[in-house]
Amino acid sequence: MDPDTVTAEISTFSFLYALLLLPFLVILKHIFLKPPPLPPGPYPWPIIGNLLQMGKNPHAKLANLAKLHGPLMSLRLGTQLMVVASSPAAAMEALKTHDRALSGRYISSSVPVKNPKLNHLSIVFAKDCNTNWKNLRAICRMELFSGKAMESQVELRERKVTELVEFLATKEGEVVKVMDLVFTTICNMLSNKFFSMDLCDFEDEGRVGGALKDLIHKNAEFGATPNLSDYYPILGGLDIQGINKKSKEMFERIPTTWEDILKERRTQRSNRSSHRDFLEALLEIGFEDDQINQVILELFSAGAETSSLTVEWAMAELIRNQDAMDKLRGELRQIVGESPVRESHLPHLPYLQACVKEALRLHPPAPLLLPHLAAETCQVMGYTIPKDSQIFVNIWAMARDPKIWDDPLSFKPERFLDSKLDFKGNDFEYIPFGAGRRICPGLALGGRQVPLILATFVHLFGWSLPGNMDSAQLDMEEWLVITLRKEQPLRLVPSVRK
Ligand code: HEM
Repeated sequence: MDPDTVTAEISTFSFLYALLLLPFLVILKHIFLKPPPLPPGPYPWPIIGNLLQMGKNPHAKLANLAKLHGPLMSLRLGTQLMVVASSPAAAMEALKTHDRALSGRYISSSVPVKNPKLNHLSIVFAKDCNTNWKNLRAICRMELFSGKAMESQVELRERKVTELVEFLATKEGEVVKVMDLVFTTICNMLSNKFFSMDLCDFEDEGRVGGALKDLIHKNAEFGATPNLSDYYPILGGLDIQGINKKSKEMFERIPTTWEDILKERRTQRSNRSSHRDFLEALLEIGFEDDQINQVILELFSAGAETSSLTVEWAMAELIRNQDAMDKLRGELRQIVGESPVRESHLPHLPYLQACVKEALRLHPPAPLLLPHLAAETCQVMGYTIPKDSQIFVNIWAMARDPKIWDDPLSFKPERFLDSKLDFKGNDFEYIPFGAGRRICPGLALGGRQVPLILATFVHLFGWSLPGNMDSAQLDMEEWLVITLRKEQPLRLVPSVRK
């Protein structure tokens, strides 16, 4: 037989064999190479899924559900799949092993992403870790958070704390709201670094300061409110809760908050003095107004409330735990003596650092971190996390887990004294600033301004609860709503310590 004919017959046979085998191969692939299932979770009801199981304090609800369903759990909120990591191992998988796939940002429909530029203007709302996001983080690191930048702001932070002390001295015997005082101080630390001026005032809300506080509070409130448009995109246009409309109005108000400063700076740039603040640095790079507005709003929003809440919680815990308060005062007396607390004292105050760490453990300002987004499908701990799932890490649940912490619900700063645990994103049982690519870029600043203000409060003032309220009435459970405890801020009465 002609060799060409033989070859042609063999090819035809092979083709026919392959054709016959194909269905078997497909069946085998389905049996043996089936993608792993979704992480376990509570039964999702038709249409609503697990929405009814969420409620007001989702971190607490999710902590309870994780006890039943395990450290990697999935829930369905309407059409949206949510995956929650609630153990150090699961957190490490999400934020380290699969950091690249899971470090997108889930953006609620209340954020007006219709602005197509937002993905390229924003750090917090950058949907992926794109080049602009990297550049923005690098600019912030260089101008604000590097060792050198932090050192150049020491005098500014200490000056703002001195003003806080002077104000508090005039309030002796009166009831003050701790959160408001700290918030004003931190806002002014930031606004001086950004614009070389105060934007907030302790007494008078002022035009800019009042509007800015309102903007920051609203920003957090919208972020924390579950939005039905996220779970049923089909309802997006209806905006049943009105959140999208209010949020859009809020974003439009941003420019008016500091537009005069920006306008003036642009017109007077040629005769600026040698003083270079953050705004000047952004103008030098050639940033447009909308870029400047977005980055500054995000830094105010992410930096002011988180740090103020941490000081407020630490003060509340110290009032309830007088032993810890006495120990902290003893340390301050010994190391700082009669003088005001300076940043140079901070590395020599281990008990103070332990109090801040313990406040951040029990009361992390972002108990579920910020929502991440799965940029691609990946397999984690034997389960599939589909692309576009919303990813949360429940650090609040981890902080209350008796398998991780001894006596987890008690405020015991001592637990950090002989421990190397730190919040820099390497110890996954303790990540109040997050970990991986999306770790908080303001960690170094937060880690300085919080202990400085707390130490000043404790060193220079005595504190009592108003009227005949006693510390047992500081009901911590009532305070679970971490963002914006407007209804129940901590009120205390200062007295100058002799
Ligand atoms: C006690 C103080 C603070 C705490 C506990 C804190 C915590 C956090 C957490 C948990 C995240 C989310 C991480 C994630 O997505 O996984 C975050 C993000 C962020 N924080 Fe902080 N933060 C604090 C202070 C600050 C300060 C002082 C600034 C700046 C002035 C700041 C700026 C930011 C920004 C811009 C992001 C978004 C990062 C990104 O998406 O890439 N934070 N922070």
